[in-house]
Amino acid sequence: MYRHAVFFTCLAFVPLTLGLASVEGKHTQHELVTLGLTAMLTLAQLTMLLGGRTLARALVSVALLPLLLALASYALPEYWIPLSSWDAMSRSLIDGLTLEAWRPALLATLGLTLLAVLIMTRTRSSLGGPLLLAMVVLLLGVQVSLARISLGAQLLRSAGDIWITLAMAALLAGVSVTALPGWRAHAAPLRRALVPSLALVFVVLLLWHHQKSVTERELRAATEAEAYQLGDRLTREIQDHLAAVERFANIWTLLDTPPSQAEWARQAALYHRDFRYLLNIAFVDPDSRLTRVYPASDLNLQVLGARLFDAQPAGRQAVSRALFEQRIGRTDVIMLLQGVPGIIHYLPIPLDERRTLGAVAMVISLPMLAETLFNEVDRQHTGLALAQGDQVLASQESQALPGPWRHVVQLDVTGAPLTLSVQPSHASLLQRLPRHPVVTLVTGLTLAYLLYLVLHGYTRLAHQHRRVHSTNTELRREIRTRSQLQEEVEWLARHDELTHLPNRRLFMETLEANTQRRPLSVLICDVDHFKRINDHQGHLIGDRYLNRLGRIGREVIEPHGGLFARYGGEEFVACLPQTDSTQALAIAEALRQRLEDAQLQHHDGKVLTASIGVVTLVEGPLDVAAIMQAADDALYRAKAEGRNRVRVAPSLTTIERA
Ligand SMILES: Nc1nc2c(ncn2[C@@H]2O[C@H](COP(=O)(O)OP(=O)(O)OP(=O)(O)O)[C@@H](O)[C@H]2O)c(=O)[nH]1
Repeated sequence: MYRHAVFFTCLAFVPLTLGLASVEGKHTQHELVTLGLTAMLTLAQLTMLLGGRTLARALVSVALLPLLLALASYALPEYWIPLSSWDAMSRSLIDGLTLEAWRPALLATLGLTLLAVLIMTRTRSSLGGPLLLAMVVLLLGVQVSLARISLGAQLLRSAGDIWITLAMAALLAGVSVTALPGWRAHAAPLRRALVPSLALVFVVLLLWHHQKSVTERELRAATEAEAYQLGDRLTREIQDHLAAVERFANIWTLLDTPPSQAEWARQAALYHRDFRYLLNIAFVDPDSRLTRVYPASDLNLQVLGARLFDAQPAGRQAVSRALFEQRIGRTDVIMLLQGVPGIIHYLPIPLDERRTLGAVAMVISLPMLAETLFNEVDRQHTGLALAQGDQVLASQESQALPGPWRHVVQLDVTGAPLTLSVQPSHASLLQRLPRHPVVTLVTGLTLAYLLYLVLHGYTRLAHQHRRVHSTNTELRREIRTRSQLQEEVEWLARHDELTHLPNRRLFMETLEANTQRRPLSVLICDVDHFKRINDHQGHLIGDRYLNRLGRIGREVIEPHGGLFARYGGEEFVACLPQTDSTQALAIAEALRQRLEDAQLQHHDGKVLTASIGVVTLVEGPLDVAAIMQAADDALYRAKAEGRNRVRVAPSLTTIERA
């Protein structure tokens, strides 16, 4: 497993090297930075695998710094920290480099940040390892699919270079190979935390993609509308000007003679000053000779006196139209006499229906028109190009990185098919791009991570709780069993298992407990010829008879406040406190009789009987051995005198008498 991890991690250096070799061109610093950061994380993982945790953490921390800065620049709103401030900060830190130039693509930034955290936390599942891994995989997937769709149309670079994606994938494989066996051991609880968090990540990615598309579309539409507005305004202005020059031409119809230079200059000045793109307003006589021109700049004065039919063949048709057909004539884009491209409108000044006094020439210089347009927009951030068909007449590149969109609008320079292409710079568009899709993405992924931590913590707690609970139950059961056993042991220590009567021990304890209660009588009862029962009817019957005797004994003795116990074998004893010998004798007789009445039979039909010895201690200290010996003696006598009888111990009756 370890060798696999090292292999995959080292494999990441292959796409990294290939990526480095393929980087070329102007705006590639961000690719270099991304490759560098990926290489740093790869090194960190390798160092971590080789046991150098401190060095690995240091490498990850160094990589995290630019990643977090990039992430903040993506997510923080423009009004809070404007792009220009980020740029200024970046320039001061990295030798004049703008933010956009070095900042890795959004998804690459996010993926690398998550990878860094994954390496830093050593893929521990309690710190979100499985989710971090799954999120990086998803981000890589989105990165690949976005790269396939189209990168050019994206304002915000979402996806990274394919080499970076491959390097990240190899690094990810290295990380997961070490972590997967550990995670598999806790698959069920991990799944419980992972599935809802991943579902949230999915929703967040979908939401982000939707918001991103909508905001970029809106921004694109807004900049497009601005471009159209610019074109419209200029078109309207040119048309207004043409209308004004028509009025200007009408003034001269009142004259019979061509206007003087002074008069021409005075009137033309009123029209010319508002329209900067007009090269001049000139008077053309019926022979197409330029006789008056305003403004009287050196350039214009050079062409004064030129005969247009000869000097400007490209405009001959337009000027003839005005001079001979008394209709407005317009040239295509032609090279003007002043040496610049332009368009000329000729407006006739009729004398009567057939004759013309001349024509007014309104000369639009295209460089000046372009200059007017270029003045309308921020030259720093917008690239402009004025074109006729495919031919670019004038252009101005923005100084910043151009944006991905170019809007082409038609300029109606009174019929001339000019187009104006407007291309806002990348930075100016970014300034206006709403940040909420990125905020959604970053916040959503953070929330998913927190959700995982909460669910994982909860699952672990629940698991521990269940274990504690089951241990408790087991413990309680064990305690119950043990206390039952204890009770049983205690009971068995003082009772006879067969008859459930108190045994000799309990009998002795009871006897000793009655030291003060006098008179105290003791009975010893022994079954007669019990051996025969066992021999002829078996031990089972013997046991049953002993049991029966036990029950009879209790029924007889206990109502007198006494204790009936099994002394051993087929011998039973009774202790009767506060019972004198007469009462004891009567009780013993009753016991004997009850047994006889029970009709427990021997194999030959004879009734089972018992002999009983009785002793009563009237007063004096209790000598257990003596009293038991006396009772035993009495029993012996009962046996000796023919069995099935009660005999009272003589010695203790003597004490009673005394
Ligand atoms: N079935 C059964 N027999 C027992 C138990 N305890 C003792 N015995 C039997 O009781 C018999 C006692 O026999 P002995 O001491 O010879 O006395 P006996 O046969 O009763 O004759 P006497 O006492 O002289 O009348 C023995 O055979 C024991 O095996 C018991 O718990 N169950």
